Amino acid sequence: MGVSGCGKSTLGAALAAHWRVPFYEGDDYHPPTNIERMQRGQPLEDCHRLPWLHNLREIIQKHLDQKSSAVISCSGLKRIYRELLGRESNLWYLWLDLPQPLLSTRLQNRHGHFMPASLLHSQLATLEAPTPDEQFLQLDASQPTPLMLARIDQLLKPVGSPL
Ligand SMILES: Nc1ncnc2c1ncn2[C@@H]1O[C@H](COP(=O)(O)OP(=O)(O)OP(=O)(O)O)[C@@H](O)[C@H]1O
Ligand SMILES: O=C(O)[C@H](O)[C@@H](O)[C@H](O)[C@H](O)CO
Repeated sequence: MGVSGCGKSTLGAALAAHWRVPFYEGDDYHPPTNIERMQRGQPLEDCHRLPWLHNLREIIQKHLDQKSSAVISCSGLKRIYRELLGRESNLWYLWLDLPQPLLSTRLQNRHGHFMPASLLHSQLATLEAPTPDEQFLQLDASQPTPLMLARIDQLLKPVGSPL
């Protein structure tokens, strides 16, 4: 979880490969109208995010039912969104925390992505940081991916893994 540009897709794909579990890129589960809206530079509102979060909850439910692990990238900006996604004891939120100047630089340097850098302000305004009653790990997203993987490995391992 985290705002646009914090590195969810990059870390998510790397973690899933490291753990040899499926990776679900959250952006692939948006209704097309959501992508078009963001492309136009309009932030999503709750009503736009709800069907998207519902799609992602279905994936989470499938893995909970199967007792199998997966990595999913999703901004999860508000507490209510994370409640919709789930609060199960074996569901962890990895919050990629990065200061605004670094986020801006990353978004400006990223090419070929539908999300315009102009939406960063609304992303940061919408973000509700996880609180201690939520099950999350805060990561310093300025770190190189391997360092974050090592930090995650200290705390978590995929279901059924000998790691
Ligand atoms: N740990 C890192 N160190 C340096 N650059 C990174 C790191 N992680 C990601 N990046 C770069 O930052 C940019 C944003 O990363 P990424 O697309 O993974 O973010 P995101 O959170 O998935 O964004 P969005 O929510 O908009 O899809 C990319 O250009 C990526 O290469
Ligand atoms: O507003 C949001 O909740 C997020 O921006 C997501 O909808 C996007 O999918 C992502 O951050 C862009 O890749």
